[in-house]
Amino acid sequence: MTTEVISSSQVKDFDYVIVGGGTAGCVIASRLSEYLPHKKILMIEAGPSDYNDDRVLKLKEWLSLLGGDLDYDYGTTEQPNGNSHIRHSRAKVLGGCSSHNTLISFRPFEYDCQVWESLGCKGWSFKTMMRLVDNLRNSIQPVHNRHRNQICKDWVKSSSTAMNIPVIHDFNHQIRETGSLEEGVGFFSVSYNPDDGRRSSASVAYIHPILRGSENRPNLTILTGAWVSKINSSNKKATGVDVTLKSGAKFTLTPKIETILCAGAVDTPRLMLLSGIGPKEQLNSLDIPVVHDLPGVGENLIDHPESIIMWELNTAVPPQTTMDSDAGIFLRREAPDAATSHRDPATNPKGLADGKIADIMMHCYQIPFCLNTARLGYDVPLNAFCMTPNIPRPRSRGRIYLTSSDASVKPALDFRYFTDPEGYDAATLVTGMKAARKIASEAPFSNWLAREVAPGPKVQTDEELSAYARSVAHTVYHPAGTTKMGADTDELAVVDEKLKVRGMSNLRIADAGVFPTMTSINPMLTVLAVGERAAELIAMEAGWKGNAEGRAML
Ligand SMILES: Cc1cc2nc3c(=O)[nH]c(=O)nc-3n(C[C@H](O)[C@H](O)[C@H](O)COP(=O)(O)OP(=O)(O)OC[C@H]3O[C@@H](n4cnc5c(N)ncnc54)[C@H](O)[C@@H]3O)c2cc1C
Repeated sequence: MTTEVISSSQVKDFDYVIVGGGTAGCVIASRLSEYLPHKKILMIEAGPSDYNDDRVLKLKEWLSLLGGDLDYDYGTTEQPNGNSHIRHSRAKVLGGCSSHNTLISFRPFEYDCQVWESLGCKGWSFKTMMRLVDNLRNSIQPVHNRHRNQICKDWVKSSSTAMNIPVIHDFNHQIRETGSLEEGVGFFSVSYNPDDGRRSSASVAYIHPILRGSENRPNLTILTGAWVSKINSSNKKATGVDVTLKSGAKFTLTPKIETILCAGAVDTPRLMLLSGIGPKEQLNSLDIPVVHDLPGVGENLIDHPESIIMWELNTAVPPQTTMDSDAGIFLRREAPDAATSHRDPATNPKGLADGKIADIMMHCYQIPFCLNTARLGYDVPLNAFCMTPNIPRPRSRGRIYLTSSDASVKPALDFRYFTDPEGYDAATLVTGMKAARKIASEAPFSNWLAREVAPGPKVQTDEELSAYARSVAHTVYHPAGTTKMGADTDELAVVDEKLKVRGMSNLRIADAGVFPTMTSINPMLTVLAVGERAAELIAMEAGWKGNAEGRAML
């Protein structure tokens, strides 16, 4: 069972305290309590439990969660080159964003792992990542036949013909076998139960078996509705956290071994900054006492920005679907190995070769996804189909920072979308928009379309397409990188390759914030793998020797 109460007699009871019962947090809580049955683990989640909560568990209802009471709903600062109106959903519920998202599931590319290793993340090889993903407990498979509707099937067929690319029947199989995806189109793999359409989120896969009693973990306590407001420390050693329960009661918890921050790429740096761990200039300017000057906290904010092109349909969309975005396409814009001539200390210091791996991705949406187009005056058709080109390896980087020492004030999220000097990010969207139009002119998909609604046929030149694409730009909801992992020599690295906060003891981070660079694909499986690896690293330090499957062969 989860609980909303603890008593003062428990404050020194736990060996490990996990802050945030989200995507990575649930994996760590489940695995640590399995690997270390004699250690006591506490996971603290700000939101409620998702157990038996169909609002959350029914995957198809994901859109209704955005902006609701289970969403932190962060804004963005003014984006001079992009869209300043983007809302960033972040889930406040057990399972975190995996209880909120579309559960599209991709293994990371080998190239992504090579870049991470080249940035000093020793031990994060493709081989290790594949082993970790192989061990995930989520139920992941390509969209089931019964959820494939005719418009999506026709879209896949027309994409293949128009772009002269293969149909891929299992994206993850291809990544596992070849290390990446080049050009191709197909139905996504999704973490869900095709029989009832319910999520296979981090909480469903890792925590629900414990909650329903099919796995016994007397050493795990899950505290929900509880907000962690401060990381305490003494002489650069983290001593625990301050927490406020749903009842308003406040406690200071002091774990015997360590604190693991899993509050996500926005809330982990927010909590660190409020606790005096971060760039000293920012802390001084807000009169927050500096506990540890760590310049990288909140820096390196990365995301997958996307744009949208929308058509009105001449008939209703057939009802079969997992969550209204069932298929996608991968394309290559740049010449083979173009990355070798783009040596960038932050994204590819060694100029590693990227071969012909995809550098444009598009989701399709079988609904009018018109949050941003409607604001600009485009109409909202009843029956619509959208393609949303995004940038797999974006070059613009932003930052998260506090504007007040008042903990209730949300941090500023400045993504600096489309600010990379070469204009790589904007150019990627333009190529994606043109590809989308090419696909739309190809039968059988073209037979479904009545007219292009946004941007509409008048928008034609690259300049016009770029201006439109950036003005309606949205997010694929993948913020990451704000407490990045990296080498000793990188002064912006916040954690080392064992996920330990630099210059402090007894404090680790395991969530999307540790990504040094963005994965080329949707990040959830990589975040789950970060959780698996964190659990192994922590348990091995406590004497765990791994298990029969060689899970901990590091
Ligand atoms: C709408 C949406 C759609 C997405 N779709 C996909 C997709 O289809 N495929 C994909 O790969 N990725 C997708 N993503 C991204 C993916 O879900 C995230 O990258 C990933 O889940 C992040 O995991 P995390 O562990 O870093 O953080 P989270 O899962 O966000 O976990 C953080 C947890 O910490 C808790 N918390 C925060 N602060 C505190 C505090 N101070 N005290 C206590 N608890 C706290 C939060 O309530 C939350 O539960 C999507 C995201 C969203 C929002």
